[in-house]
Amino acid sequence: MPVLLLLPDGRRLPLEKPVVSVGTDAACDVVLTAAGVKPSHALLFRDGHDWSVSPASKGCDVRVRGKRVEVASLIAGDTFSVGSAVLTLVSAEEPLPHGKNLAAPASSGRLATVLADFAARLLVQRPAAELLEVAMRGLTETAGADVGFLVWVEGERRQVVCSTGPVPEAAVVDSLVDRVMASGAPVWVPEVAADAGLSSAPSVVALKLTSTLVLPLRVGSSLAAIYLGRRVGSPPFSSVDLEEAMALSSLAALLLATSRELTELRTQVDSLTKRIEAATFEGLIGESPAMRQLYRQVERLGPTSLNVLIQGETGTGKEWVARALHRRGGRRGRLVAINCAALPESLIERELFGHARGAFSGAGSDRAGLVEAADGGTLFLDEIGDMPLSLQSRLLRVVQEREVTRLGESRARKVDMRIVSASHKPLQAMGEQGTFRTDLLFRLDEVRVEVPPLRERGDDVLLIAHHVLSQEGRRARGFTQKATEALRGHPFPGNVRELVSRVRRAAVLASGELLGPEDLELGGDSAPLTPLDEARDAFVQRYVREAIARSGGSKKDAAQALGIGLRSLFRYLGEEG
Ligand SMILES: Nc1ncnc2c1ncn2[C@@H]1O[C@H](COP(=O)(O)OP(=O)(O)OP(=O)(O)O)[C@@H](O)[C@H]1O
Repeated sequence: MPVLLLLPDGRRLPLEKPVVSVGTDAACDVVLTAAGVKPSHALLFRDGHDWSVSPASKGCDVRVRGKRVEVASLIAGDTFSVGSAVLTLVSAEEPLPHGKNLAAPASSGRLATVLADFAARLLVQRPAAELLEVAMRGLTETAGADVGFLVWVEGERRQVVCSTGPVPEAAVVDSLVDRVMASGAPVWVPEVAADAGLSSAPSVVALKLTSTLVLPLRVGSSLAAIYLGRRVGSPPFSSVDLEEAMALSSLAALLLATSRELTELRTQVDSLTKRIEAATFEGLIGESPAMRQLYRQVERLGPTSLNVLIQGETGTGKEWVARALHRRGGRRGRLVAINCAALPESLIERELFGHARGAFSGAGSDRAGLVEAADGGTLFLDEIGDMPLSLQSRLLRVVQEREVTRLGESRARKVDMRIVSASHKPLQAMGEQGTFRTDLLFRLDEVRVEVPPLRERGDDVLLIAHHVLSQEGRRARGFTQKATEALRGHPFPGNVRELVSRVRRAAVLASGELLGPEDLELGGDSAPLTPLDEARDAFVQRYVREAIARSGGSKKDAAQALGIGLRSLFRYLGEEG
């Protein structure tokens, strides 16, 4: 395809030789005097039907689409820079403009001002439709066009999405638009009258045009055409107009692509927000079968007075389950919680059972303990597995007799409460080993609730991650595809607590709108490779856990679905059968 080279001073040079040299030296084919241009700076060469550009020697700065290149192919419409000079390759299929009608050459200062103004106008607009409207108006004004419209193409369908005035149907199905859509390159017709074929083009006739510029606008994988036209009384479009309009349409395309990404992100966030709403139960988030089963259990057990033992790995949300049980219980009293692992033995005793004045040094007054405070409500004993044996017998009395005696008193006080306890420790085994009282366990464990580890909850990890991110209210509002995959694949030994802190930390430290795996400190290419055996075991374990989750928590059904025995399933899980 014959092409022309547009120079910053408005000159248009046909590229006729197979190799064209560019530089400040008078011996070059294209002599350029601009900052940063060397005597022999760049070479343009024909490769079959295509053109490529490369630096003439090492150290010569040649950029295409802003990126420094060693060699890059060009198509009509491409802009590239040689030092500080910006050049454009355009199709020479259109008739050459008549020099007398050319507008004044563009100065880089004017282009910079136009670009800055245009960008400023676009940046305040967010929704894509408004952005297009503003882009079209800005382009039409800047190019001094009498007519401006944008044709959006989707398959066979063409639609004028914004225009500066009425656009007849004939203009939309026009051959000029066809040409831009087919080549992706701009079409510049300085003087319509000079081309018999074009002067009868439907758009030219319908809009009474004397000069046209039709530019491609790429947004993602979509291509649209920007149609600019001038009528009698206006000068023909010049190469400078073409150069400026191309720069503006590239900028508009970039902003549109960003706006589109943001819209997609917003849609993703909206749909996740709806999913999160539907998947929230008493502050717990999750829609996996394992969590749904847990919700049903809490709903059923809440209104009863049975003592509940909550078991689950650390950070799975046992405390939240206890609170949910209390709220669903409708008891008049409050939930009183004590963490048995956080306090030394003497303090737990005082805290739980209260004391009389003078019971120990520093006991200046009578004080009710947490057991009394929970009267009429729920007593939540977190980390019950860490309660010292000596206190377990005192607790047994409370649980069994429903009465409490303050330290330093002999009078027992009646209490009425429900006891919910939680532990990540194997209380049954501890009972057998004598480190936990089996009679107490028997009383506390009237009914058991198992909170599943996060790795058995499928996509709940994504819902919780999004929820935490939205609560942080920072710039980051979503996750990249890679981050989503990393979240899905991570085993989360610290469960929901680990997930929450990873997302919070990333939200505070990251600067973009989307968090990547590196922000979450998950995997990444720099992570060392795991030995094959370990990787295989981890995969098998994850797969088995997923099968259990998909079987609604039933290990038996999961074993059946996987075609293995129950004993093998336990072995793969690393548990005793
Ligand atoms: N399903 C859930 N949805 C949203 N957040 C959750 C969920 N489960 C737990 N969390 C959050 O995870 C964190 C840990 O929860 P929690 O303290 O209840 O875990 P735990 O099992 O009691 O831990 P530990 O055994 O260490 O005491 C909390 O910040 C809680 O808000």
